[in-house]
Amino acid sequence: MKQIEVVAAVICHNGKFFATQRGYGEFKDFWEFPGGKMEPGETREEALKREIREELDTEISVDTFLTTVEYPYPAFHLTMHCFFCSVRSGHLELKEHENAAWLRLEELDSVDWLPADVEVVKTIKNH
Ligand SMILES: Nc1nc2c([nH]c(=O)n2[C@H]2C[C@H](O)[C@@H](COP(=O)(O)OP(=O)(O)OP(=O)(O)O)O2)c(=O)[nH]1
Repeated sequence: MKQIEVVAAVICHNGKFFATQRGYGEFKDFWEFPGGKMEPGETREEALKREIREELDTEISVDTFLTTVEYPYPAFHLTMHCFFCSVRSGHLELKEHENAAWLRLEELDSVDWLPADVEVVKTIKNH
């Protein structure tokens, strides 16, 4: 089974969490935390900063580790490392996603998350 290792940013500000909606591909229209696949030789933090720069034209600080989720999709096994992050500079411009929202804790269940993210959302709520 193919394995992929992904990093994801749970960007927080004033009690809200930044969620993005996929604009293309197999999981189009599902919501996720921005991020992507790690490249060889990168640390998790480097990969996350690079992905957020590419996807949102924004510099983040990677603040604390939240959780690692393991999820068996039919076509691959996902390992996803999630971190609480904050914006250092930039305006979270959507370069690849079709939509985004700042969600309060009690609004986190209002969007259709990718299957692996349901576990991440539970962890945020219990944090
Ligand atoms: N970024 C991100 N990916 C997620 C989340 N939940 C989840 O199941 N995934 C899955 C969807 C994708 O199969 C994979 C991430 O790949 P990606 O397509 O975002 O990564 P990438 O930008 O490096 O890839 P690519 O399109 O250049 O191939 O992880 C999530 O919250 N954030």
